Amino acid sequence: MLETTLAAIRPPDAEAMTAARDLQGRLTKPAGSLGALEELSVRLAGLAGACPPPLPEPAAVAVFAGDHGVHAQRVTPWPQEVTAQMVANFLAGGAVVNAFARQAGASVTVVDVGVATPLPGDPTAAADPAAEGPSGPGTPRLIVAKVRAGTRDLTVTAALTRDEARAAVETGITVAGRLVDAGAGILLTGDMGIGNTTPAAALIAAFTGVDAAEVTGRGTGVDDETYQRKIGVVRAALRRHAPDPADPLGVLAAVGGLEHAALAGFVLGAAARRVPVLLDGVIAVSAALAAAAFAPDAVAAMVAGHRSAEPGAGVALRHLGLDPLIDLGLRLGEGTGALLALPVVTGAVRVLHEVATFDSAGVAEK
Ligand SMILES: O=C(O)c1ccc[n+]([C@@H]2O[C@H](COP(=O)([O-])O)[C@@H](O)[C@H]2O)c1
Ligand SMILES: Cc1cc2nc[nH]c2cc1C
Repeated sequence: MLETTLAAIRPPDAEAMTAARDLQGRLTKPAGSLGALEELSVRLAGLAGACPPPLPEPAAVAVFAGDHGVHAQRVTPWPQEVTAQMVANFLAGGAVVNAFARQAGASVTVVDVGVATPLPGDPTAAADPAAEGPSGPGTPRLIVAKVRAGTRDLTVTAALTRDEARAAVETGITVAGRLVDAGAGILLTGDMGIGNTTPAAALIAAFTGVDAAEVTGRGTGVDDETYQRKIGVVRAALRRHAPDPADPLGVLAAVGGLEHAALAGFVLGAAARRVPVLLDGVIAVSAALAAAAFAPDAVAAMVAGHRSAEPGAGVALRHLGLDPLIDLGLRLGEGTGALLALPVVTGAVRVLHEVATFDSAGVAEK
């Protein structure tokens, strides 16, 4: 399934992009006055192969959750159980992602690809793995697709086998396909995983070649001693596994995480269906680097929602050639930054649908 998805990813439609650029020049506003929104509208026209492209509605956020063997190296101050507890919080509608999703009118789908501890109250009993598509904005849905109960410690051995990494990537592709089949016009990435900024930093270093110290951040907020240890852990993992950036499945297996691999698949699934995917923070952009290594044309489907405060996020976005829409110092994850950026994306497209041209409105040109 990964191979057929990669084969379906094609370059953007140049004709639709030219039409969008031309239309932008005829709308009743000074040329260029909508700044980055203009080029964004052109990119989305190219992705859809239509001018104007469809409004990116309804929006669906998928929060991929997993745990990390590297937690044993004390790279985060939070207990591992918080991953499962936050999944329960997402399902109860009590997390920031839920508040922002309700505001944006987006559905929330939580995907357990590798949570290590049982979910409190066993919501899996209520989960319907056969359920199709997103729920409404108010009622999050759980998909249980646990590849394994957390990764292995990447300082000791590969985090995942290639088969496990592939299974997680294919879960992400499947979830993207289901959400698009159910009508989603844009997909948003979300993640939850105590310790997951450590594999995110390792992935970014592996794919960009930038030094561990420049891509490793403080995650949920670690003290100086933990931060130095975390840089050492990322550096040791890269030295031990020497991941080859031309082999994205191998990189994800060696130093990634189950949610990172699933997110890479989610991005590929969106690109194959020619639906935009709005990237959240550092975990999402580390996964996006893997997606781009699988299929360089997948970048055409990516919109960078925001620049996470994690230093690796800026490094990854530069490597992808993406400018983030907002930069608010966010470092929460869950999909929160992507949700805040959603109205900007919708606005960029709405302009092409609704704004009059100089000709039609009888407004004189300069
Ligand atoms: O999205 C981001 O850029 C981001 C930056 C820092 C932390 N996080 C979230 O915090 C958790 C990982 O932090 P840590 O310190 O445990 O590695 C995980 O659940 C992420 O969703 C997310
Ligand atoms: C409370 C909490 C909420 C989160 N949401 C995403 N990552 C998180 C990490 C913690 C610790």
